[in-house]
Amino acid sequence: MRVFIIKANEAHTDFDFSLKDLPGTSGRIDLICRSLNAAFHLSHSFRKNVRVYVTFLGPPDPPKTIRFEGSRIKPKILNPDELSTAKLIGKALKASGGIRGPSQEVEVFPGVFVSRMTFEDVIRKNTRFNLYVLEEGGEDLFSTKFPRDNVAFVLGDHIGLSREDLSFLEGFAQRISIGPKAYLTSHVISFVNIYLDRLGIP
Ligand SMILES: C[S@@+](CC[C@H](N)C(=O)[O-])C[C@H]1O[C@@H](n2cnc3c(N)ncnc32)[C@H](O)[C@@H]1O
Repeated sequence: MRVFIIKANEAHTDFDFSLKDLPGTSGRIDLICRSLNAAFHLSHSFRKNVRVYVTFLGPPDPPKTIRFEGSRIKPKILNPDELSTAKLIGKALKASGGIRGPSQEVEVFPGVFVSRMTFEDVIRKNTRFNLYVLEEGGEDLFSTKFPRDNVAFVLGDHIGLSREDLSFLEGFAQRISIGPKAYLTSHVISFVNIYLDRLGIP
């Protein structure tokens, strides 16, 4: 099982954005769509061993977290095309109206769960996994000894993880880097997925 946890600092928390201008109106939900694509899609196949958490922290009603569960998602509802994924996210955010406490999670589509979890809640929920923070300047991924299973990776969006996030994560996770530059979140996920494939880690 591979887990990716993404902190979406400005991503909107209701379906109040335009599908015609996702980058300009949604707080960069386009980036989240590309990241989901990188996490789940293979050529003519779907990664059922992947789980993705995205915590949406933008207006009008933060926080909201969507969990995408590869083992339950019908590949037909999560297409490689960004617009249909953005629509799915929008509908999931809309369906979260009645949810109150962070422990309540509602399955709005098969394998798509919405809750009020904060980024910190998501991290705490995943401490039984081997947690890694993907961050430029971390230890070299190629020198990291990964366990055979249950790895979870934390990533930022276009803004990145704050100093406070990194110090919160310090006690739970090892900071690792895939290379010397700041790469796009979706590219980092693709890189990690392919690297784990090469290592034979499920
Ligand atoms: C576009 S980058 C964030 C850039 C942001 N301006 C910053 O300085 O943090 C998006 C995310 O991809 C991941 N990332 C980018 N470059 C990386 C690298 N060289 N190694 C590991 N993760 C990286 C980090 O999780 C980062 O928060």
